[in-house]
Amino acid sequence: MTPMIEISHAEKTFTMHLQGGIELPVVRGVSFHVDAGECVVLSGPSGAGKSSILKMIYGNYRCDGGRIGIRHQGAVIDLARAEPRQVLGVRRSTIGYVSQFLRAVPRVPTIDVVAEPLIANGVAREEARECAGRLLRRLNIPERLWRLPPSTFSGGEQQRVNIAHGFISEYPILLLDEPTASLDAANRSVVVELIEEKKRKGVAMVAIVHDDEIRQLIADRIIDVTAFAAAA
Ligand SMILES: Nc1ncnc2c1ncn2[C@@H]1O[C@H](COP(=O)(O)OP(=O)(O)OP(=O)(O)O)[C@@H](O)[C@H]1O
Repeated sequence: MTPMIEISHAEKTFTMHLQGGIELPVVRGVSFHVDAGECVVLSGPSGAGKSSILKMIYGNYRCDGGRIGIRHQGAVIDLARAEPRQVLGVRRSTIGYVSQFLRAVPRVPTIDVVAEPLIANGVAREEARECAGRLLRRLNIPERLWRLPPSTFSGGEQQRVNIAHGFISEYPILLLDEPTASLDAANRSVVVELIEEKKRKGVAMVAIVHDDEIRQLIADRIIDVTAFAAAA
């Protein structure tokens, strides 16, 4: 079976143009794969390059070398060399990114913020809202808040709205950047359950999680990114 993600010898160096072109090599020789239904957790100390690798897989950071093979609509596309238009196509239907922070359009009610990815994929508004409501309920967002925009919500509430928004879609690949960072124990368990459900549906996931307990619960494999340290 072709992996959903297959990375080989990917590397990234940041060039600081405003600091006289100083080069900051971050990672080199990044090689791993992720199968359908598997969650791979990236570990390593702060600054080791975990977020950079996630952003390379999402096409935010362009690789300076190597290959990032993504299974997309029945074919494999190399995101390290893809055109911006192809990267957008992959984001539309194949890769979802759940970051720690909610970036919602101002004044849109929470229920619509969460329902939006389904509506964008052609699901009828009412059905999408029902699905959004089920997720918000599971994530313990009180129903009285659903009609309000999430901009004034607490950090943990916003993160849960963000998780609902990220998990509602049917993407075959999900990238999770600290999805449980500011959640209490009950809501962390809900996120663990949501990840388990995605695995059963064959979704391939790459996650960054600092909490050891959560990491042990969700990881099928742990990859220590210090192995990919790029010496200056
Ligand atoms: N856009 C950027 N421009 C310049 N340097 C960057 C950029 N993004 C990341 N870096 C540098 O790359 C290194 C790795 O950062 P990265 O955020 O990937 O680490 P991390 O392992 O995710 O850390 P943390 O656990 O603290 O989030 C750091 O030294 C950081 O300063």
